[in-house]
Amino acid sequence: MADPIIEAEGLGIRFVRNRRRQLRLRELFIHRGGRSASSGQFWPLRDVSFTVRPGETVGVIGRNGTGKSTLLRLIAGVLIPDEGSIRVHGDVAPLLELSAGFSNDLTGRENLHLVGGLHGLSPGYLRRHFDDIVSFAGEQVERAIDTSVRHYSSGMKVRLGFAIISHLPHPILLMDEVTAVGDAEFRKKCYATIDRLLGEGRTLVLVSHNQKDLTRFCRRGLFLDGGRLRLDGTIAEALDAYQSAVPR
Ligand SMILES: Nc1ncnc2c1ncn2[C@@H]1O[C@H](COP(=O)(O)OP(=O)(O)OP(=O)(O)O)[C@@H](O)[C@H]1O
Repeated sequence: MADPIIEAEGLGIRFVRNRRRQLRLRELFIHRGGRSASSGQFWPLRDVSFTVRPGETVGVIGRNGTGKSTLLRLIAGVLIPDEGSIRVHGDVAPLLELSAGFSNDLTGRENLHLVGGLHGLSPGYLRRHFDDIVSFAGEQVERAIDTSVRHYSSGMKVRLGFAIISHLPHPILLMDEVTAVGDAEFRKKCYATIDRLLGEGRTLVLVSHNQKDLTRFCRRGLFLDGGRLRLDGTIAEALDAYQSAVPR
């Protein structure tokens, strides 16, 4: 069996909730019932261990706020764990926040080179694939490729972002609700692209609330609840566990 491409061991991260109000003066002096300097800290994800082998397709399932996106961001290396470890043996194509990294003052063309470069693509690779990427992003983006992205609709930015990231040759794909954004035509392109990338043997970790997407693309499922990994099994088992846990 091939060595794991992703290894999480006792993985945990701690966040601090945003304070919505200024502390009142007397609260600064009075410590009440354990609400001390650590007040507001919580673990959105804790004690999570699993491995993924090359070519596996893994769906991450759970209610809102149970740490699914946090897990993807830890795999992507955008977040650093406070406990345990996450080891990733290969480059990651993060289809997460698709317009992340775009600079509003630059044109679509300039952003393509900027974001592609940030993901490690060489200027030569980007020049060779430029037409493909832009035509994939669709007619509207093609027409506006020399316009500042400030004037793009959010859908146009997402299309360009998806076009760039899905052209990365990286072996690991991370996707967070990608098929939930964009119109029907964009979704069709997304599905065809994901099928093609999986056909090439890429490894997928997909976060989605869409059962059809999860069963279509994933064979394995991780069910998270309250930041803990409750089940690591087939996608059908993970969906069953999720459905049994959801109050009716
Ligand atoms: N940067 C942050 N600082 C503080 N809390 C955060 C931060 N990012 C996320 N959270 C909180 O961490 C918890 C887990 O968030 P996360 O986005 O991982 O959940 P999720 O399972 O992906 O949810 P959803 O299904 O709604 O997308 C939530 O309570 C969220 O409010």
